[in-house]
Amino acid sequence: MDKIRQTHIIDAPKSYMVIEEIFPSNEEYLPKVDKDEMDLIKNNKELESSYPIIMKWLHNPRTRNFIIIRENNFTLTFSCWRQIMGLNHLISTYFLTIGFDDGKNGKDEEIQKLVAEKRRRHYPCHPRCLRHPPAACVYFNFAQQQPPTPNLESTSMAHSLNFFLSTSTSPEFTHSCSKPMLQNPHRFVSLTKFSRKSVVLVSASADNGLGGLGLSAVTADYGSDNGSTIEVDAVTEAELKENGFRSTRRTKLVCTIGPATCGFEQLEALAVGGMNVARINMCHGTRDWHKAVIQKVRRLNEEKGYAVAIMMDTEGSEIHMGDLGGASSAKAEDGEVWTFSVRAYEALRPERCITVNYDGFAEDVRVGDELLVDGGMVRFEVIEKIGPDVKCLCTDPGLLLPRANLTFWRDGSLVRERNAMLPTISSKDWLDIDFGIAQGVDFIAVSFVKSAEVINHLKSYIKARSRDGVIAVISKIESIDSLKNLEEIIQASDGAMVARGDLGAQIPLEQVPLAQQKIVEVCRQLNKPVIVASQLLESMIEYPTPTRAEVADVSEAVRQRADALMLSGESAMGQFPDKALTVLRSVSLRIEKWWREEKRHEVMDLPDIASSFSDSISEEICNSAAKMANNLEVDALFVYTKNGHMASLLSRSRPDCPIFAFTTDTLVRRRLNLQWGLIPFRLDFSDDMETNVNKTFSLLKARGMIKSGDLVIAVSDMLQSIQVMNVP
Ligand SMILES: Nc1ncnc2c1ncn2[C@@H]1O[C@H](COP(=O)(O)OP(=O)(O)O)[C@@H](O)[C@H]1O
Ligand SMILES: C=C(OP(=O)(O)O)C(=O)O
Repeated sequence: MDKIRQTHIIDAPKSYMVIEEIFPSNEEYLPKVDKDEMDLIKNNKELESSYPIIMKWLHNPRTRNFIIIRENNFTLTFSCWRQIMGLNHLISTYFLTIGFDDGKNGKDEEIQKLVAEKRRRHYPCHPRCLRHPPAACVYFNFAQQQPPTPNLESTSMAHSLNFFLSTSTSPEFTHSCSKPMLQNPHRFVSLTKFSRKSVVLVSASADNGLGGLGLSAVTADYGSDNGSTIEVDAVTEAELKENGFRSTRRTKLVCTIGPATCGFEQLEALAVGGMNVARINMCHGTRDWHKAVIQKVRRLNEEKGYAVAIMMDTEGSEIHMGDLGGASSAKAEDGEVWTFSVRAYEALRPERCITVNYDGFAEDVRVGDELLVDGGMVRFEVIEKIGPDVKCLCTDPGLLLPRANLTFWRDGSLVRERNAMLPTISSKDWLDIDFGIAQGVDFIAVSFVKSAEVINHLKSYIKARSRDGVIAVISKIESIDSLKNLEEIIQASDGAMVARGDLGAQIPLEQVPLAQQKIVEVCRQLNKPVIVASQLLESMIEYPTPTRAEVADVSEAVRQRADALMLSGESAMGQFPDKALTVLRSVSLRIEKWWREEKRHEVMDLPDIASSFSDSISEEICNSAAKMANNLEVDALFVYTKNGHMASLLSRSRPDCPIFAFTTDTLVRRRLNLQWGLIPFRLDFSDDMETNVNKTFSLLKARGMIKSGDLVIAVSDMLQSIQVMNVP
């Protein structure tokens, strides 16, 4: 398959610019620039008149690079790696910097110094560049009039990162932190006028020691499918075909599987309705029951092409009631006396008697304490203790559900005595975790996490035992302790759940929304997926339509841009699981659409989270790719990801367009299914991005999921590259 490459300049600014080119010492990479040409450029007032010369340089067959310059206040700084398409001898470290200079304040020299400093600081670290240190620096000054002047910090930042893309709107424009330009949407605006017809490839690399960003124009004959396949679920495929990229839902949906939904057809109905993750709660049912559900979900995935992930939720050390002898609920009336007992009843339990799973219960409570079922759905007052039995008077009547959560309160405060010392992961939980590992579940959600320590411990346990060590650990934030240690817990985990049910039993209800907001924010900042759970559509357990307040609650979670929403009883034992899922789906779609139509942009500052230079480059690439996607109004972001990291970084930026995440690994595909905006595909691909992109285009086109003219940006974690292109 022969690729035709062209190099061209897309747009002509009326601009006065400094173009700075630095080449490796290897002469063969230097375009031939003679003095006359240089003089001609320097003397030209309008950059357009210099284009023929720039074009000539860029037509150097070894260069094939491409400059986009827009508006007279647009600064674009980047490094072009000549071999951007996957060849590993990336010694062609030609890079090009375009910056501004007002031509009169003597910045030239200072910039030259910074360039030299950069070389000194960065190139020696690059094994390949050690062999080919850049030696030549050609500096052209187009600036003779009054363009904006970037300060030297920004220039220096650009140089040190090899990655810099901005528009400057103000002559006073100053920067002191490391990468402000990419974070300010206003400075990026002029890129939105970027021609949609153009095809631009941008690539950067850090793993190979060549951190940088290059732009190159390519028109390509993408050829035909090489015979391999792409796996995506039928629902996404149909959505893409019928409604296009914009219609895909970004917020993911988790359904708790229970008696109402454990059959194959019921599970399939949920998958068709948009279930991304099936949650099994080890608090209920037997391991055999859960195993059967897991097997059905796996079958569904295999036979129907879904990527429904399995989340196993541990019971944890919460204090809860036992089941109700098979009854689905029991009504406690005002003034009735009920017995809460730690006895294990062999035979029939007496009437109005509830078992409690915590042995220390009768010792911990005192007469006068208040006993809350499910955070206050039903209230009792402790009136008498008789050995293992605690007699309680019902003060707030309501429905008792099997295994409902119990908390006890004294003088208005939650009692946290021996009950607070219970281990986060009980011995039963460890057995369940072994079961989960053996079954190859995708996520383990840990109940009542108190500290990061337990998560670290669990993660090493999983790593040592699971075949591929990739079960993601989700911390349920549902206690005062978990709120206290929120950041360290989330940092240690692979994601979090705002478990509002139990959380609302530990903190005043009016604080739950704020806690939710905070947890969602922290997760986003630390790049961990977050699930908002419990009582989203509680009334739909019994009724076919939600309350207005429930719809508003769902909307709020979508507006907060949580990764996922979760159904509990609504799907586990409710009468309308499919309808509840439909409500989540349609509210999510509507709010997401509103967000885009209103052109709302995040105000959230996303802090640097990378722990290495290579990770920083990935982060920069993803942040910029997402911004570019918004500004260029592209149709989709494509990410080629082996372990999912770059896909999640893109998701973290919550771009306007959907993110197609291509991965070779089925497990990664399922795991990505929990994250906001990601549409995970399984696809075999190589390290050669050009081949990957071509292959994806032809496969997706053949399936009718994309069409000629769609504009996409592709990034990759193998080469840490970005490409912007129209589907041919
Ligand atoms: N595997 C199961 N078997 C029976 N009932 C279940 C199962 N999973 C969930 N349920 C029912 O659905 C309700 C809501 O599920 P969930 O939110 O996971 O539980 P809980 O809030 O009780 O911890 C449960 O209280 C229980 O009645
Ligand atoms: C999701 C929750 O946990 P569980 O269903 O295990 O009580 C919750 O408490 O909100």
